[in-house]
Amino acid sequence: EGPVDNSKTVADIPTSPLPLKAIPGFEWYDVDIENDIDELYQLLNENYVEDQDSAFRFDYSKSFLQWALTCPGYKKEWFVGIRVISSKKLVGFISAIPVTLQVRGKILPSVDINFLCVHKKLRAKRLAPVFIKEITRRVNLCNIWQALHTGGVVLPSPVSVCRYAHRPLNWGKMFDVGFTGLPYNATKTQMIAKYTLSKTTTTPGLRRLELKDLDEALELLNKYQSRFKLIQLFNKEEFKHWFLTIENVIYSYVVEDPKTGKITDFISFYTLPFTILNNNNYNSLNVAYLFYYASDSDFNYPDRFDTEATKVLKKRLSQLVNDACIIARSELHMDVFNALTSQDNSLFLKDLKFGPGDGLLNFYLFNYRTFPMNGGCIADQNYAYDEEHRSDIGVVML
Ligand SMILES: Cc1c(C(=O)c2nccn2C)oc2cccc(OCCCNCc3cccnc3)c12
Repeated sequence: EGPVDNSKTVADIPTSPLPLKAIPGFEWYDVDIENDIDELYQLLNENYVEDQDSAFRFDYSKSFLQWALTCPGYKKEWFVGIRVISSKKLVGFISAIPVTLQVRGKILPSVDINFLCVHKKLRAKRLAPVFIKEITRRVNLCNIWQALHTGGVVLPSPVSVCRYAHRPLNWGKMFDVGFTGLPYNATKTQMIAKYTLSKTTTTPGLRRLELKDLDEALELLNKYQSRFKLIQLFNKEEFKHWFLTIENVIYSYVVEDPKTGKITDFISFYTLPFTILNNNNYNSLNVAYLFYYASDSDFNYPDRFDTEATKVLKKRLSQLVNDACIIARSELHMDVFNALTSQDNSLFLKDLKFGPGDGLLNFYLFNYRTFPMNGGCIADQNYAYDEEHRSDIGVVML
């Protein structure tokens, strides 16, 4: 395990951008997240990732993009665009943000690469490799040599593969927009009844994360995360940025034990709608994605796979995530709650009625060779949830 290429230093890295000779009439352009947010929003809204049937396209909002990109330590030169020289129209983008990863205990200053997007009219001009080379150059110039990326696309040797899972909150709308079908042995009424949730949460002491909770919640998260082999380490500033609630972007909750006043659990989810591309009744699907969570319920057991430890964690996480689904549905009017088979999710996905999706998310670590890690699903059992081994992946990407 370790870096693939450890030979380079900053002095070896070119100080000027690669020439765009492949496409005359275009220039590199550092996207200014403050002033160019409308253009960046429009580029992604019209040209970013769609599902394989081109029925849905991600609709990252402006406030989501500002949250996702301007984290503590972000660098303007890591927001790389390509635009038309004459019209100044933005036609491509890629981003890097600084993260501190820990891979099987080894601390790795890295970046998350995200939002690689080339305008539909410039596809097949081989711009993706040009963007990846350029962002790599700019990151290497800052003496960072590893990167984390996730995506549906298959590249050489993923660290791990996780499966998509979906918990319908508004089954009727998901059926109407064609995201889910009607099983042969059920009626629409039965399906709607199956996914109906109570209006109120059940965990005593569950409330929004507040400024006063930051130290305690961060300590709980870092302790819980230490069980995974691939994690992101958060300092207090980063924790505050990533988890303090921003309406229509990120929502975080803590469980304050009514008796002791201690924070015993933490859970967060982000909201990221899909544009529905070909439906007469709806133009947006409201989606909540499970983000980071933590629970101290199995801290007293030395082995997390101990039967008793597994039982108490399964019970606590099931209640916590079910409460998140209740909030997402009744307070935020989300249509579906998405999760991966990462973290300890395979403990609750089945019981909470998260159906397996037909998407897989590959995790890639660039310039770092590591043994493959459990992704919480069993590849040769059609990626069924792996309740026994769960996953080694503690990092959650947007
Ligand atoms: C995407 C996504 C979807 C869907 O495609 C989807 N849900 C409802 C309707 N649809 C079509 O379902 C998921 C379940 C868990 C995690 C997920 O994504 C995890 C984070 C994904 N990062 C964004 C990304 C970027 C590029 C390629 N793939 C994913 C997803």
